[in-house]
Amino acid sequence: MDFAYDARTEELRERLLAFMTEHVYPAEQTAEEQRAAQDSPWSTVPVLEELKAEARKQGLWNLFLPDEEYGAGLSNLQYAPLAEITGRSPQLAPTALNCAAPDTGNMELLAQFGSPEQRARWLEPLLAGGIRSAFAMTEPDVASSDATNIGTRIRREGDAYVVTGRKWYISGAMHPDCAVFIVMGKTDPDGADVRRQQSMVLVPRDTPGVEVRRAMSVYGYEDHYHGGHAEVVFHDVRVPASALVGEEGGGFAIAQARLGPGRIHHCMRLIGMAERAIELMCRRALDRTAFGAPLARQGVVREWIADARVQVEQLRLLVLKTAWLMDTVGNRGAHTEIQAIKIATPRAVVQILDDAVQLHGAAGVSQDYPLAHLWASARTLRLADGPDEVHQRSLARRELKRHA
Ligand SMILES: Cc1cc2nc3c(=O)[nH]c(=O)nc-3n(C[C@H](O)[C@H](O)[C@H](O)COP(=O)(O)OP(=O)(O)OC[C@H]3O[C@@H](n4cnc5c(N)ncnc54)[C@H](O)[C@@H]3O)c2cc1C
Repeated sequence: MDFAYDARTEELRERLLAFMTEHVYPAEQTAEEQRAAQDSPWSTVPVLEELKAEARKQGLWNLFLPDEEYGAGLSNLQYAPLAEITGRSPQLAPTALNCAAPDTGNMELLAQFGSPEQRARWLEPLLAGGIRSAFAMTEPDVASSDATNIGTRIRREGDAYVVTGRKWYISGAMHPDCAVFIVMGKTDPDGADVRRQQSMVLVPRDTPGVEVRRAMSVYGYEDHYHGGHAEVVFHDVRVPASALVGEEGGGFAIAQARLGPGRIHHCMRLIGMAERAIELMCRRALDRTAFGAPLARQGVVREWIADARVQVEQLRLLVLKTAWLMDTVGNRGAHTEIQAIKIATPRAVVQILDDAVQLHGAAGVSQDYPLAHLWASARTLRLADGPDEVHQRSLARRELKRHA
């Protein structure tokens, strides 16, 4: 077993680390100031557009996309360590590199399942970073972690589909550049096979009947840089039949395929967040003195730091193994590991961030440090892309089968 990154990954890591130091970290404060000075919190901040231009110039662009024709052609194993680095500044870095969710999953989906016409209209501008997109599956009225519950209807009427339903927590939908929704709904609600009832259609945001109703908050944060998480209502929205992605009844399978690489990206970014938290913890522990000694001398502080390091090393190995399995035996072969990283990583990183907040005292929950916002983001990943319990259920079912 070789634990070293290959030469291409190493080279990209070095360039990306330099980009973070020279451009991204210094832009964090500027971005906040620019956003505060704007009329709408959803407007794009100029410094982020500058970061995008610089990343593109440096060839640090679309690194997530394994497709050689459209993306950088990196394997999951090669991209994973780069996603980790972007996680150190999750508000800016993923977008700066055109590697932010939900666009990454949507681009993968279009590259894999889109028709040539759909790819020309939506994938190409997404790859160029000119537009954003959203993926609309979750509904407030049903337990949406079970996709068979989805209530949105997609009815065929002549050469059109008519979409009717209400979605929420649709990431990116508040972004002024969000031009298209990939909407999951039922084309065959009474079909015998509950996994063939769903389909996906592409709905341009400016189609009559699309209502982006409100921004949902996440522990009070609205995630302005990422276009927030919106409630979106589709009032009998009519799109041409050519807006169907893949085939009728294929929505469930496409949704499954979309989530695999995204989970690696989320987990590696979480590990990047944890690394940043450890760095902040160590600096704070060395800098501050209480009751006659630096905090770094306190046993409990050392325990937090040591536990964090142990967790991060374990998690990184597990996520990299999962990425390697996805590259070598595919999503299905990596099923157990994909579930495992999605269960283990957010939980552990939430704890690390919580300890880091504690060590910082009031500063930890304040807007002057990134820790509170990082904590809120990490905590939501115990829900988003499927709650822990659903992954545990599915992993345990497979494990039990092996021994039945
Ligand atoms: C920040 C954020 C961003 C999101 N972005 C998007 C997006 O872009 N697009 C989108 O479509 N959705 C998005 N979501 C929604 C997310 O995917 C759903 O919240 C998630 O799938 C859970 O669905 P639900 O909220 O309907 O919870 P429910 O399905 O109602 O589940 C609630 C709880 O029930 C329990 N539960 C459910 N099933 C089981 C089970 N089998 N065994 C044991 N317990 C169970 C779990 O504890 C679970 O947390 C986002 C959510 C958040 C918080």
